[in-house]
Amino acid sequence: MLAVVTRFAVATVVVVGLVVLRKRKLQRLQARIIYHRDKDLGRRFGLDVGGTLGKLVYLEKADAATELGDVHTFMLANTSYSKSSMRDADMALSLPGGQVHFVRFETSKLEGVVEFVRHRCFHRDIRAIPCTGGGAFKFSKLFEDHVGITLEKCDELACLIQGLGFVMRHVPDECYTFKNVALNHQGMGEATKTIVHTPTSELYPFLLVNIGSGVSILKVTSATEYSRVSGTSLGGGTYLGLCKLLSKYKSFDEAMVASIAGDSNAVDMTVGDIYGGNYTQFNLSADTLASSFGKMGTKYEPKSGVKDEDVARSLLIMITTNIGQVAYLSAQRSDTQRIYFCGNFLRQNEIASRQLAYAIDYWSKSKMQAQFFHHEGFFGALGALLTHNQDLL
Ligand SMILES: Nc1ncnc2c1ncn2[C@@H]1O[C@H](COP(=O)(O)OP(=O)(O)O)[C@@H](O)[C@H]1O
Ligand SMILES: CC(C)(COP(=O)(O)O)[C@@H](O)C(=O)NCCC(=O)O
Repeated sequence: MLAVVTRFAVATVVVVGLVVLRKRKLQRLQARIIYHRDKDLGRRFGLDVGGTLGKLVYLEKADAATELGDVHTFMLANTSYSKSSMRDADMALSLPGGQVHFVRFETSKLEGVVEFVRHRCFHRDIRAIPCTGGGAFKFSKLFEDHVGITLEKCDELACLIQGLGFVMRHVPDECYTFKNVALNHQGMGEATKTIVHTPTSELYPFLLVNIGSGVSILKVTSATEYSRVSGTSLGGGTYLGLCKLLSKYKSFDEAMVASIAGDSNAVDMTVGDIYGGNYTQFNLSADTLASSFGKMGTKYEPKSGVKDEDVARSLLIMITTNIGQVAYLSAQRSDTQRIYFCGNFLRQNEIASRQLAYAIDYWSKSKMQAQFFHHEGFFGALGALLTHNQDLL
């Protein structure tokens, strides 16, 4: 009898124990789901991983600033861990729903960034991140395997348009142009940088030229309608690649500084070099660029008397002049008067934007205008962020 009672008691304890344990496990599971739902920080990010640069934007909500404390730490640590110039603190946007921050890193360092996220365990709060650009495809396995984060693929041109529209609506002084484009072919002159406000009723259609590693050219007909009308493989990647190949400069920022001091006439052939003066019959003045790098072809020892900064300047003018001409021809073909230029090639690159403004004015005989943006390189990442933050729209 005692044995039966004992067995019954033990069985009861075991069953009750199992029920309690199961309940606790369920509670833990529920808590975990709620924790993740509340702390799914991935929805606060937008990522754009291109051929050369990764762009990350993140939203710091006004009502939940503390929750993002870790992520702020990550951003600060991560940006100093790559390069100080990668942080665009001054570009942060203050919106009614919170602050949007911008960070840039080299795509070649992406594995390091993933390792950093894993090391610091930030991935525990992030299940998925909306991501655009080729890297959304190329690196999705890397993110899954190393940190269990899913990259939600978003189309890069759709994100570009979405981000561009957002900035045009919410940032009053975002667009600028150069008035009185009295430049010469070297991008020198007195043209004044001027903020432009275009009413939405006059905005469409326009041409959007995105100068990233390569160049995509879109005709935009409304806030959501666009088509890709052209492209060229001679873009920002070409400039950076040739600079690294032909000069001592190892980074875009170094090349930018050097190109300010450089003299492209040491390298390029002008109409004057060929004609000894103007080519009056076709209204080509002596200082018109006739052949980029042309002088180098005529020298036995091309590098003698040429400085690295001249090479950097000449490359900049060569790439920009070509993009300007392709953009002009595309605008003509697409029947658009205004051409917007974006992409990180134009980041802190006033020589290039002035040169583009000049090229569009020159080719169109002042009928078309080039415009630029202060957040030129972040539209794709912003568009990705907006996929989960429609309330910001
Ligand atoms: N810090 C930088 N490092 C490398 N390239 C830069 C940097 N800043 C600007 N660039 C320029 O921006 C280009 C990449 O532009 P981006 O719009 O980010 O294109 P992608 O999405 O193809 O990477 C580079 O090819 C280079 O010309
Ligand atoms: C393939 C790309 C859309 C990728 O975008 P990116 O990373 O260069 O910003 C772009 O490089 C491009 O449009 N290249 C030119 C391709 C063409 O000849 O049309």
